[in-house]
Amino acid sequence: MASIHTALSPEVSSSATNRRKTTPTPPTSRSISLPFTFKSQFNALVVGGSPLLGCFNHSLVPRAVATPNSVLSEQAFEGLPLHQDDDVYDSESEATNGDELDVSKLGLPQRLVDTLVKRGITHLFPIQRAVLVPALEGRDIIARAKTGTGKTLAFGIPIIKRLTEDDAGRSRRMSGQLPRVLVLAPTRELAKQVEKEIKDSAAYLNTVCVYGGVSYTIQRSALSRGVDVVVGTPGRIIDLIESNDLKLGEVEYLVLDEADQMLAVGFEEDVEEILENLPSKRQSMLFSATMPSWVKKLARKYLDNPLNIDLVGDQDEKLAEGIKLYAISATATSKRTILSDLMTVYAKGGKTIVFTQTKRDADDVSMALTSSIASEALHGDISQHQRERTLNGFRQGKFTVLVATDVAARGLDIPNVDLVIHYELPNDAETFVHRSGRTGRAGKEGSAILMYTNSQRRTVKTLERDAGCRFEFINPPSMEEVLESSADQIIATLNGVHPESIKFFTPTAERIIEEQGTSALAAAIAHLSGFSHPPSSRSLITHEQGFVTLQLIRDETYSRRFLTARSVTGFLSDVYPAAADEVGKIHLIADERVQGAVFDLPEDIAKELLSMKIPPGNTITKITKLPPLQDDGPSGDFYGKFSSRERFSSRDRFSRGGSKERRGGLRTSRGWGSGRDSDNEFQGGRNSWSRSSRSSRDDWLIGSSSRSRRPPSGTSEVHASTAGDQGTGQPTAPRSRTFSMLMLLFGALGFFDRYWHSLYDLDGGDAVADLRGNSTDVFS
Ligand SMILES: Nc1ncnc2c1ncn2[C@@H]1O[C@H](COP(=O)(O)OP(=O)(O)OP(=O)(O)O)[C@@H](O)[C@H]1O
Repeated sequence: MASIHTALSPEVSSSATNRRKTTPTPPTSRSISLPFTFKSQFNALVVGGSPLLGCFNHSLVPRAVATPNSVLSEQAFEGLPLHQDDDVYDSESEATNGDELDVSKLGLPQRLVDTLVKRGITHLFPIQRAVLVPALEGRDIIARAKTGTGKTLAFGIPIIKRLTEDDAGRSRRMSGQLPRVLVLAPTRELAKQVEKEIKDSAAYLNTVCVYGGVSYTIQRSALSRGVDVVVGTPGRIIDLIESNDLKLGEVEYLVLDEADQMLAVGFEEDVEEILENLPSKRQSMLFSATMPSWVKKLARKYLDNPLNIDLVGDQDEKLAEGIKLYAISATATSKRTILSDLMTVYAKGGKTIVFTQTKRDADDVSMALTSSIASEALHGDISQHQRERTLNGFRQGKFTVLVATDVAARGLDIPNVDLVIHYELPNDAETFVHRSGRTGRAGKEGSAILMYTNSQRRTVKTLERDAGCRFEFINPPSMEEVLESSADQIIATLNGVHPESIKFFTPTAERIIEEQGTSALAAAIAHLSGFSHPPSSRSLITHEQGFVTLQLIRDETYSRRFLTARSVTGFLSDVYPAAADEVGKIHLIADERVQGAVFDLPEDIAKELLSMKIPPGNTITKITKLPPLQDDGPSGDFYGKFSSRERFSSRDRFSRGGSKERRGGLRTSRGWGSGRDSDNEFQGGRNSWSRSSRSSRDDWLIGSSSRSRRPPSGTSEVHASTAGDQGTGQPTAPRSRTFSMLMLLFGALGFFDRYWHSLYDLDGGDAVADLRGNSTDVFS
């Protein structure tokens, strides 16, 4: 078997490219399906940079499988060992394999190797290894791998190798040199990240990142100084092409990163426009988590006999294996208090990303947390500069909780995120996988917790099926667990105190221990944990301190009337009027065989009530675990309603005019603070909930461009279809009339299309730029 070194030698590689450019393309496309788990891949490849493990050849080198739809391409693995027998462990081949993945043994340019090793990248990850040879052969590639598995360097390493070798012997670039590499990314953050990955690996190449939301001036002058690699979002790239600042006539390598996300955020036209501008003789690599028809079309039209490299394949499990999944049932009102306890117990002071559906929720949750935990919000209404500051601060650990809309779900590579919390259910399994994939990256471990209300139970099951995962269902952390975790965190902090400081305080410590013994230290830990006062009891419903949750069960033989919240209050006022006055949340038990309810009372009132004589046939008890409750919040969720297909088709109904709106449009208030707000939502019914939530969903389009050249699109057709088929329930008549009238009014003003886009998370900044009369810099 040829060594990879030979396979990757410059001569071989460049001749492959030349061949590709001059010879006719082979008649069939080929694909490789690599069915193996990522846990084993990472175990085998790199565990914190440790030497390769014994299971190496079980996992590292998957058996390539020919399926009816894919033809095994051994050519792509030229120079790489293909083991036919998974079960045979062979230490000799382990050594060989280890060498062949060792970045210093791949024939890569020394300076690239040096920077990779300095960054702790000593061995290739599977997707990198799978892409490397065909990429160096000049093949067009379509690739897919799980989150956090190193896709950026999968295209980065071969491209850097090429540019470096071609540059060797040449003097440094001249001013005005045109880019040879173009990387398209769907979001600004992702573009910046790709830029960073390339710069960190090859600082000697001139890499420029262009994206909207910031001034053109710096980007223009960077391009004019000469550039090797341009990374950018499609909107700004088109702007720069149109202003003649960016010329793509010398692009040899095109990378489409997160291609399916381009579609999801409405960049399809822009991407195609850019591809039309590229030289036809080029190498293209397309990375996509899914293959919606537009991406397939793109591949057919713009890629040349692409090789498919799919490291996910038909595996049910779409998540990287280091991610532990939990699900927790919470009422709409208890989510907030449970949230901080979950972070205390499951993140243990490490980094957490909390995902909300709406920008408003992201702000509210972040604000509410700030009193106890340093946290920041990240969503599309936040200026680009602030978003960058926020992400940098989070990366550097200046604060530990990032509350984000799905703007942060894709692609963001933040090291060492310990916990992801789905504060609201994701729209679809894909979003769930990407949100969760912000933890457990590069073979590390992490946890993801899904919060759901009782009415969303079925959706959780659907999600399990769609994402091919299993949740461990957990209860809200008990006070003991919270105290214990808080104490652990304090101890970890104490362990970091500088010895010099300790010396200074030692005499005092000795004196106090002498006087008070260990309780002195316990008091210090309690105080630092924020528990200077003993924790009071907590409601199981709202998790609010000072409340306890009681359960009332009525024996059917005494009364056949259905229990209602009103009858619970009536019962309480008969037994103990103070309890009726003070009762908090009341929820009916979901079990139809039981006539029962749970309700909150202040601790002292509950104590009184429990000591009273209760009318026969009724039982009141203090409970420690909630039974399943009747719907406590909005009955619906977004799951499935914004599946890719639906989103695409809804977008397809619109012309691609300048109807992008970045803002929430009409928004009914959706606070989560008080129970009252939540009740109102509930009483407002499914329709009002859906509408209010959608309207403030994050229609961010982080990489959008507000190109004013786009005329506003016509909307009349849209009015008819949207009004007709988008309500998830029937609004009450007056509400519906008011809503229709409002819509007519907005439609007449030309706003409706934008509103519609904002409702459905469609992209764009144009409309808002237009609305506000802002310059393109603000939203582009
Ligand atoms: N061979 C390697 N060894 C060690 N670390 C690596 C290696 N390759 C990449 N990494 C690191 O792994 C992390 C994840 O990489 P990257 O962001 O490219 O993943 P991804 O597959 O694009 O993820 P996503 O699908 O979420 O966008 C990065 O911090 C990157 O620097």
